[in-house]
Amino acid sequence: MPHTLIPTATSKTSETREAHGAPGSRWNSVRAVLDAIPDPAWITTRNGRLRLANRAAAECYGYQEEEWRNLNIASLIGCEQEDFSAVARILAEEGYYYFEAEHRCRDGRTFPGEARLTLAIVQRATVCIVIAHDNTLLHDAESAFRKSRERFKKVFEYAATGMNILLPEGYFLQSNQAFCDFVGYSSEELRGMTVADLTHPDDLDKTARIMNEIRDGKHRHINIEKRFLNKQGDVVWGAVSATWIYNAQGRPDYGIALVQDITDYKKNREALEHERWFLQTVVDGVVDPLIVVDLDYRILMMNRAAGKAGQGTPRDGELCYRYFHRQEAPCCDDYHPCPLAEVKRTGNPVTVVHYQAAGDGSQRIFEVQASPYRNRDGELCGIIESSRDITYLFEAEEQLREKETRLNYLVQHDTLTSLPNRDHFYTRLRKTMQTAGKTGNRAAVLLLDLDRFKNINESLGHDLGDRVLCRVADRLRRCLRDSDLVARSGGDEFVIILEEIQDVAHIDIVARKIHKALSPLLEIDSYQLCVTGSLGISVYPEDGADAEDLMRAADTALFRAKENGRNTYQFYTPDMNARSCELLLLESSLRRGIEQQELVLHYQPQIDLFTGHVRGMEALVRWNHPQRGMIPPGDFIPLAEETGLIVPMGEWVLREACRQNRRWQTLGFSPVRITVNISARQFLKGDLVQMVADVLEETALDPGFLELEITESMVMDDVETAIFIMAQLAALGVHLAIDDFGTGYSSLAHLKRFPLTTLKIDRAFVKDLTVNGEDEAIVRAIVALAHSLDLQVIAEGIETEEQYLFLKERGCEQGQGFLFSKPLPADKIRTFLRPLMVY
Ligand SMILES: Nc1nc2c(ncn2[C@@H]2O[C@@H]3COP(=O)(O)O[C@H]4[C@@H](O)[C@H](n5cnc6c(=O)[nH]c(N)nc65)O[C@@H]4COP(=O)(O)O[C@H]3[C@H]2O)c(=O)[nH]1
Repeated sequence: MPHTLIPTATSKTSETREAHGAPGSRWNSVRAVLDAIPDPAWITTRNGRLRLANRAAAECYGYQEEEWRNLNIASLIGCEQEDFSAVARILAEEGYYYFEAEHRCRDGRTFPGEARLTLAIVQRATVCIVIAHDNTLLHDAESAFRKSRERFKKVFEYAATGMNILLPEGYFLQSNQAFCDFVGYSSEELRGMTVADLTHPDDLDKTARIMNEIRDGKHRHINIEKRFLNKQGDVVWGAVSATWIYNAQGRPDYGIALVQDITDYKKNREALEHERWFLQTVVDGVVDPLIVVDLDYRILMMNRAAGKAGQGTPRDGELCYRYFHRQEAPCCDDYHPCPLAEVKRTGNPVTVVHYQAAGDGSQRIFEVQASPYRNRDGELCGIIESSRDITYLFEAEEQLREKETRLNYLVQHDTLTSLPNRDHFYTRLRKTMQTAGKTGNRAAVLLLDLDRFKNINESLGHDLGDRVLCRVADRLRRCLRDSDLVARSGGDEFVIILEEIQDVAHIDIVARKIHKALSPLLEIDSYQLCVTGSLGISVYPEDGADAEDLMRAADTALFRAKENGRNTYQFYTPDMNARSCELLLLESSLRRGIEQQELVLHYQPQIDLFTGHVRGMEALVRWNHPQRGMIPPGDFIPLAEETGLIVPMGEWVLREACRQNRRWQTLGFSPVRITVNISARQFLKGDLVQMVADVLEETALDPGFLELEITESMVMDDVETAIFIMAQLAALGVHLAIDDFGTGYSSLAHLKRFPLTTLKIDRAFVKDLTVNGEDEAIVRAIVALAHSLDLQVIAEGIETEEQYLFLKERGCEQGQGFLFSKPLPADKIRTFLRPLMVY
């Protein structure tokens, strides 16, 4: 680029002189200097007319060399001509002027520029040196800076987050509106305050420590959540994020602290935490383990009990099967059905049972209940699962089952013999009959009653009686097949069911087998006992359509078997039924008769055959039946014996007879002995002696005026027991007579041991006494025997004079019979008590 030299014009004015003072050769050195200046530079006259321009000016403003000379500097540097006059004046006074304006180029382009104008004397001429500078870059930078500042200011000012500039000592240098709003102080007020002034007392220590550490250069950045106290004294929470700017010495210069108002967030979080705490407390309060599991088996929540049941502290996202069962896969077998899978399958709450081995090796059983856990849209997200150890329930159930089984056994079995009991028997009998009904086969019921078992019980004691029953039960069990049922139906009664009988002869065989099994002597303690039994047999379907009918038939047959002389068996036949009915009716009516006091006593005098005096009265019971009239004892005594009614009835007879005798005595009649019949059942009943003693005491009758009649067979059945009882009765002072003597088989040896006073000759011998030589011989023998044993003899059934005389002649001291009197009611028999009759 060639040097630009402005051609000068010669002028006579001072200015022209000055300008003229810059001829080409003289100015060459000046021009060289100007060109060395990187900025545009000119030499002008004091009025601004251009004389010399450097290369930079030509490049910057775009003028050609010849164009400069017509230009005034004012038009280039943005200074109007008139203004430049003012500039020229200042220049003249000051010698220097600085000027910034819009510079204009030849092509009309403008740019911000500056111009430094300096008056100088060059080549003895006063000139103005103008150096311009393009400030475009500076202007741009300044403008950018200004804008950025502006923006920052706005950001600072309008930011929703609180912003502060802090000094390391904690003073607020500058705070934005958001922070002012947060703490309630104006930025002016804050300027004199420190961080500590705004900090909640509980957070003061922590804040002070952090500020110290910042000052010590330990933290450039901090992020904390803390409580502030606002101007109103309320607690507000702020999340503080501060960055510290360090100075050249490496010390914190100032800090920029952003404070986010998290009061609401904190409150929400606190509420949420409280809610969570509440929820956790509630679930922890559940004693059973409770967990929430998502669809991937991850545990979302659990209570304390579940924590105890699992393996230590669960990790985040812990899998339920791993935590609770130490498995690597979800539960799936019958011992561990998967509740989640079940809920997924059914979509409903489910209950499954888990079997688990406990630490001690025992097996525990858990009931697991799982409900679907759904989101707000109702989609399944997992399950809520609770489990309960129900081992104890199973154990209790097991125990209950065992108890029930035991109870069922007890309910169905006889405690003494362990044989099935009556209820069990009936249940089985009904089943048997049903089966027999279907198959067309027969079934049989065998009712076994032990003969005279009562004697054993009452004479040898109940303990021994029980042992006999057990041994009999054993024998029966052993002699019967497993398919047959043998039960104890009560007392000394056993009952046997035979099933599926194709041939009735088979029943016969079994009945014999039973008798055979019972026949060997039973050895118990020192006793050898002969136990026999009578069997009544009924057959299905012939003898009864239902169990009760069949039993009734067997019972009837048993009765007949006993009547037939015991130790035998009897099949039921239909004709037995009529008699059974009759007996049944009689029994209930007799029972009622005893209650209604329909029994009466008649008395028959017993006469001293030698003196004719009444020596005694025999009390004979009658039943004054409201419809049937006076019923003789022969028609109801056997039934009373069989049903046991004889016991209360006999007691009544004894009491009434004693009372009557005592009444006669108190009425002044000469005392006589009263004879009362004692039945076999009464005799063997354990309390006979006590009962007699009580009645005597009650009626105040002297025992010497009471005679008890027992039959020959009663004492001969069990001699030892009889002697024992008789001895006790005799000890009371009561007389004892053997009734119907001669009909049984009394041995002399036994008779000698009985504490008797009287033998009574049976009516049957008296009847034909005078015509039958055999009877005569018997009577004679009885009288002789009695006398040899020092016993009195009385003959009954004396109807004729011949009989009376005959007996008297044969030495029989006493007698009774129709010849003297029939049995009469008490009021009528009194006549016998007055004058003594002599024949
Ligand atoms: N043909 C005839 N009979 C005569 C004559 N003299 C008396 N008799 C009857 O002979 C029976 C005598 O009583 P028993 O041999 O002890 O025989 C009694 C006795 O074994 C029993 N009995 C009566 N009352 C009672 C009682 O209170 N308790 C008990 N256990 N048995 C009684 O009933 C049986 C029958 O009693 P009864 O019918 O009262 O019959 C009485 C009586 O009426 C006579 O000259 N000719």
